[in-house]
Amino acid sequence: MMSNSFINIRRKLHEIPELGFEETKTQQYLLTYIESLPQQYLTIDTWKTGIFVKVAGSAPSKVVAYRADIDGLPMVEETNLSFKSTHEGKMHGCGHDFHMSIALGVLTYFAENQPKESLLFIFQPAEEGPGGAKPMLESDYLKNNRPDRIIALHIAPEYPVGTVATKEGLLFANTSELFIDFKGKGGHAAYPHTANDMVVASSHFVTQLQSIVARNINPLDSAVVTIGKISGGTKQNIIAENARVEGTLRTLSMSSMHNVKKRIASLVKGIEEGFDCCATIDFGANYCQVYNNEAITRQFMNFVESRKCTELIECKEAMTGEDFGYFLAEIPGFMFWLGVNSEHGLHSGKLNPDEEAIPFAIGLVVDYFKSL
Ligand SMILES: CC(=O)N[C@@H](CCC[C@H](N)C(=O)O)C(=O)O
Repeated sequence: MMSNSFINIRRKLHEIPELGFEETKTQQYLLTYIESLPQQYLTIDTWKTGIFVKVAGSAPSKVVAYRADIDGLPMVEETNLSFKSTHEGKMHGCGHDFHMSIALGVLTYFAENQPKESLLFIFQPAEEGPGGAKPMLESDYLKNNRPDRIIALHIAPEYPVGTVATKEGLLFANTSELFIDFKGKGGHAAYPHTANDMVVASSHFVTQLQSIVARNINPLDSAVVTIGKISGGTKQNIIAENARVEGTLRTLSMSSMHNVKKRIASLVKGIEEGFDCCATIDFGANYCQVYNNEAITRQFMNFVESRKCTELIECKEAMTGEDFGYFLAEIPGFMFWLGVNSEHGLHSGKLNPDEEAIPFAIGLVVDYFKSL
């Protein structure tokens, strides 16, 4: 198994990012590679744009699953890499190209060297939205082939290559998307008294929103409300009839998530009243927290600590979200951060992870599976 080949695979995948449930080229690329492996122990199935690959163990006492997400983000790549995205306005800006190539590396090893335990590789679509984990869990395949354990990793730009960061219990937050459409009455810029300006209404709303975390959430129970996109109007001298606000909510507890949503509904009502307009709220895709099984995570952390040239960081929980939380709510396991040492972070157009993390992670996961 040549470590360079998985770096090359990552580069190929990096060139063709696709959005959630549109990952047809990615699925085909993955399938072509998987079908080129020795097939003796493998069973391959597809689900929408995702893939399941079962590796039959030699003396299995359980099935251990490894999940890699496969979708990209709707963002412009700003690197000068020779293998930068060829899909305009789309980028693997969250490292799923790394996640896939590492999964293929581990799968390749076990296709060539039969594992003791049976393994299930899950290539999951739509992690960035609208969420592939939940419907995948409800698929006939996973209803009939429930793994006993499940693990996954996520790249971490802030940590050096050779480090693994995780913790027992809560690792990632609960999330909810947020989309609000404001509708009023447009008009001529010079006659504001004849119109209801949705640029002004939505701007007031975004400002008021900031009071939720500051004034309605217990400071010891973290929450985040981020508006990532705001759009509205048609021209600089036309009063806007429509405006749309798009964001995401993050909380460590579900009670805070309910509280944040309730406060948003009240503030929107106030805007409707105050600006004589109509608004609709859509909370989009909601992900449950990533909660690592304590005993299995501790065992993995001990394994990492015992491994040469690998540093374990016991990290704090993060306000990132991951629909892998749905898998962990039903199947015991854990997620961990993999250090990739990038100056620019996740969801940055300049994200440039160190590819040396790929062979490192393949070796780490192979050794961990062999230790089970
Ligand atoms: C690890 C990571 O960056 N995950 C994403 C998950 C997105 C969840 C959902 N689409 C949302 O925007 O709320 C993240 O943004 O944390």
